[in-house]
Amino acid sequence: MVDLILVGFMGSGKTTVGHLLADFIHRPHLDLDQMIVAHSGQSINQIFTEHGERYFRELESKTLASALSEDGVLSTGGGTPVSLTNRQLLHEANIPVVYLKTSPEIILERLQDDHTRPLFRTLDKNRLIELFQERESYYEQSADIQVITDQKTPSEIVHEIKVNIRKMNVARD
Ligand SMILES: Nc1ncnc2c1ncn2[C@@H]1O[C@H](COP(=O)(O)OP(=O)(O)O)[C@@H](O)[C@H]1O
Ligand SMILES: O=C(O)C1=C[C@@H](OP(=O)(O)O)[C@@H](O)[C@H](O)C1
Ligand SMILES: [Mg+2]
Repeated sequence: MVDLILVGFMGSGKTTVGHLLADFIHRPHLDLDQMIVAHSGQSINQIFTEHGERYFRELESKTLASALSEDGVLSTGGGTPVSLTNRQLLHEANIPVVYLKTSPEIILERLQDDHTRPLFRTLDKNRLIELFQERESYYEQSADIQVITDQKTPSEIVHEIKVNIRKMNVARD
């Protein structure tokens, strides 16, 4: 079963932190985008260009449903919790969900030279802030824990997640 799920906006560090955390706790790392690429044989850019965003979202939902029964730490894509179906899947899985919260200014810095995120390339700063605000409540609704990532290294974030999960488990006992 999946141990932990990471959600957050593009560039919040879900892939980076998920990989590091999985290594740290000796579990596999599952990255939804990487699973979609592996299954489809196409890059995220190719899927968006050749089939459109709606088709990508269908693949994303199907891949999420199957990923939840695999073992490891699951990094979602930035758009995953936007769909109600996906939020229900996350909720019903009953697995701790961590929201990596990153401010739009930092996201712009981190992704300024990135060309692998088709949606990001279409956004100017104002539209990025709007999309961030549109999506923020979905991340918040889906998550049990929030970790602010601005000015923190991936290792510091992994440490903070571990401390929070431990507190959550103590509170449950
Ligand atoms: N805490 C961090 N501090 C600085 N750079 C980071 C941090 N987390 C991720 N990055 C960088 O930001 C970019 C996007 O990270 P990534 O893990 O792919 O984000 P996501 O999967 O949430 O879109 C990468 O270049 C990564 O190295
Ligand atoms: O926010 C989004 O809608 C998307 C985020 C991407 O994942 P990351 O959040 O890992 O960049 C990827 O799923 C796709 O480009 C769409
Ligand atoms: Mg990612």
